[in-house]
Amino acid sequence: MGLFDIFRRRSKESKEEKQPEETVKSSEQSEQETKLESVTDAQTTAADANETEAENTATEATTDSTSTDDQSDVKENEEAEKPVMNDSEESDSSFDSSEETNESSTEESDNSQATETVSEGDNLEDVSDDSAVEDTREKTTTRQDTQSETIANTDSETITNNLETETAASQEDTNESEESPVEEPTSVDNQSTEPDDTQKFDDTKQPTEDGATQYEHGLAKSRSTFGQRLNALFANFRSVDEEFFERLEDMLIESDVGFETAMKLTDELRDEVKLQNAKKPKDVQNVIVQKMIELYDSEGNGEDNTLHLASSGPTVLLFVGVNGVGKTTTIGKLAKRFKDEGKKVLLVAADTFRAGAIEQLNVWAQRDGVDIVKKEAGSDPAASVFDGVKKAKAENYDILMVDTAGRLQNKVNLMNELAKMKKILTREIPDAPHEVLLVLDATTGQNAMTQAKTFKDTTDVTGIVLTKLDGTAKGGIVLAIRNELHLPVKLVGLGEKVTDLADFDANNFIYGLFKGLFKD
Ligand SMILES: Nc1nc2c(ncn2[C@@H]2O[C@H](COP(=O)(O)OP(=O)(O)OP(=O)(O)O)[C@@H](O)[C@H]2O)c(=O)[nH]1
Repeated sequence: MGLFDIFRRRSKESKEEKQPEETVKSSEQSEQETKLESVTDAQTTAADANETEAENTATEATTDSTSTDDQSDVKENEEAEKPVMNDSEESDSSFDSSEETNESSTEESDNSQATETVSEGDNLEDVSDDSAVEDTREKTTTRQDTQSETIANTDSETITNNLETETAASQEDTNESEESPVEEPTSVDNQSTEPDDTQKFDDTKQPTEDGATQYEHGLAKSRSTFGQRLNALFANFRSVDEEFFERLEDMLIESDVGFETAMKLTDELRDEVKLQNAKKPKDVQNVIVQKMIELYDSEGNGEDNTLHLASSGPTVLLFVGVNGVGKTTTIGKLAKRFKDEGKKVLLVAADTFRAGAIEQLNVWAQRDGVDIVKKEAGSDPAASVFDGVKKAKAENYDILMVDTAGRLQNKVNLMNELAKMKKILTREIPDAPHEVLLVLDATTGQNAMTQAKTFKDTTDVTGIVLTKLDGTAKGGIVLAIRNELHLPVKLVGLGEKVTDLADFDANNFIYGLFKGLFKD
């Protein structure tokens, strides 16, 4: 049975079972129906403009929210459900607006925070628009060349040389340099004690939704926007002509399915509409929904969306991604899930570039009641990883999750840093890390795609965590990730609460995205 058949069966079942409730719940659908009848050309144009504006504002707000105090105001009401590190975000933003120079990067192996000096513009994390990304990438490329040269000429203590010139003969030296951090003061907090009451989750507020309902809620914004756009489209066009398909193509691109997918889908729809001789808006709409579902189905064929866990010993999950995308929150949510499954969980705060990041992970560890390995800000992240993996092995942890820094100051540094962490992990646990999960913020659309390409070039990403799907109208980004990146989406963030993280499930995703849009 294909995804489309499953979708139809589910839609029917849900209608039959929950008829009264559905009537109340799907106000958005009736709103869409009303729009279908009443939207005039002018209204549609205005609605589109408002919508775009609202989306832009939302995207901007999301981008800004990770580094401004406004975030704390917006989220005050959610204190009981998730940790918010307002104080630290402030310090983060001031730090992130600056960058390390090439000189400082070559001195990283000294683990000396004090050697870092700053200059503008060579990281991607503060990028909030495509042009900025392009600009930054250009700079990054230039810097990368310079960086490679500089690093190549630096003494044997540099990270690059450690990684590239390491031979069996120098293994001992390298071990020494990597193990030396152990002597640094390390705080390994066993959080067996209960965290204070103010930091406890309010479990009564956690939803008891099954997977489908969770997706249905999380994707409400994407669904309703797509539905509204479809309705507006049908209100504007009395006949299904070439202009209709062009507008449909624009609409799909606006939904972030990716340019190629939008073209492909529209081409297929042209043929299908002819084939089925669909003329009435209702029939055409069904063909559109059906085609989209089929596309999700076929693109996902053979995709391994599962999280790979070690068959024995600790499973190591490494989280990468730029600042503010939701790495720490995802780790916090996942830690709770693993803990509830009876697993022994250890977190490693390897984002040592800012104190706020360490503290934020610490708060999650306390709330989840799991352990954490953390060092002071500015220390070598690899040292925290080393302590973490040693501890995980020695004390039989099931899961080790590593929160890395989101700084993408330049590819060489990032690559070296991640490579160093991976080498330390592999030395202790040969098949670690079991997953390198790239966290992407769905609300940033094409920026997320750009970041993904950079990370993919830099390290062996094994899967994507797509966060903040609840905050975007562009759920189509899942298709773009599949088509353009060929990476499986493994987890999705559907809200800010601890339970708002789901394994990616194509059935549930499609149901959440298109429910109510198929007309009987
Ligand atoms: N609505 C929504 N918000 C989310 C989701 N995941 C994370 N967030 C929010 O996104 C913001 C940033 O999340 P963080 O976990 O701090 O992001 P990060 O990647 O660790 O950022 P740094 O620590 O700065 O590197 C926080 O306010 C989170 O509550 C999600 O799935 N939905």
